Amino acid sequence: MNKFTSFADVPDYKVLLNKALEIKANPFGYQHLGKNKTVGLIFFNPSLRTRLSSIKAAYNLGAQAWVLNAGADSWTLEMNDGAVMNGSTQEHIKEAIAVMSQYCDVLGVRTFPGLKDRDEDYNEVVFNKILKYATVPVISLESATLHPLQSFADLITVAETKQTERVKVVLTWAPHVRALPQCVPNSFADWFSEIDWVDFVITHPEGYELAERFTKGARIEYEQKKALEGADFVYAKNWSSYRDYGQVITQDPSWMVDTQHMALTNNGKFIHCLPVRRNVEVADAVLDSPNSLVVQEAGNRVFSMQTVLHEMLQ
Ligand SMILES: NCCC[C@H](NC(=O)CCC(=O)O)C(=O)O
Ligand SMILES: NC(=O)OP(=O)(O)O
Repeated sequence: MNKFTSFADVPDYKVLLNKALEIKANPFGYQHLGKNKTVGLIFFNPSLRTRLSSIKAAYNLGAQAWVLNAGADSWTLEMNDGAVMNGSTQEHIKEAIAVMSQYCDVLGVRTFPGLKDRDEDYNEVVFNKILKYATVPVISLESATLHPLQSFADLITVAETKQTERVKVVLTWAPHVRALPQCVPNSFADWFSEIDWVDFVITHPEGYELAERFTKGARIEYEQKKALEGADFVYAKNWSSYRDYGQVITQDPSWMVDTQHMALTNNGKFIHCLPVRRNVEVADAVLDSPNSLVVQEAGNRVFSMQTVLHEMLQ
């Protein structure tokens, strides 16, 4: 793999998943791979899990890691080709990414969507420039449309927790106070619609339909309670509208996942990528119940990143 930006970059998810489970069981087994190697991490947006789990993943492989907060502590970057840089931008992305490629063997980049111009976001204009100018393999740490390391960690979590051969996994929209990207649900759909042992259902209010290129024909059920019936895993996440791009259409609190919602499931496990707005997206009683896997899931972010780094460094 010389890039990891979506499910399509994975040659065989079963092989990758088995490798992740093996690495989780023996996290320091490949320390030779990272010897004299450096992982560069660039963040244009905030992060807790992605930043720290990526550093930990590099260390587990015997590699070094550096982090640049491009939004805060480097020069202000110009993204447009042909720009006359007589304004506030100080360095072009072209040099910046080429130079940073000199300082690492793998580059991870986080660039959230603007949520204003759908074409710009869904054409991954910024991330594609990074892919173009990088001279080392690139890992998405969440782009404008996808968050593949999260979905891979979610897959590890479901795979290691499931009690039956087949499982029902429900992705439910949940309310929020802000307009959030569609990256996490897009990516979850991109991955989980491809897993042959998963019965995958998406539920959301009208107007929150995700891009079909990621849902890939997955079952959509507009009645949340009906969707949750018999679920083995409930994945809650807010997102803003793709149709009315970046808009908040409703904040209907009845969509908040609480114990009544979970009572409809098959003693379902609860998952969420975090950070989560308690008692807005999900009730305390669900997050604090033994069926909540959110911390285990965040722990698996180390192994999704470590497995991808393993593939790139070997
Ligand atoms: N990386 C995981 C999620 C990141 C982002 N969440 C947020 O921005 C939440 C911020 C807030 O709660 O105000 C998202 O939904 O894509
Ligand atoms: N889930 C996730 O990506 O968290 P951070 O935004 O804190 O990295």
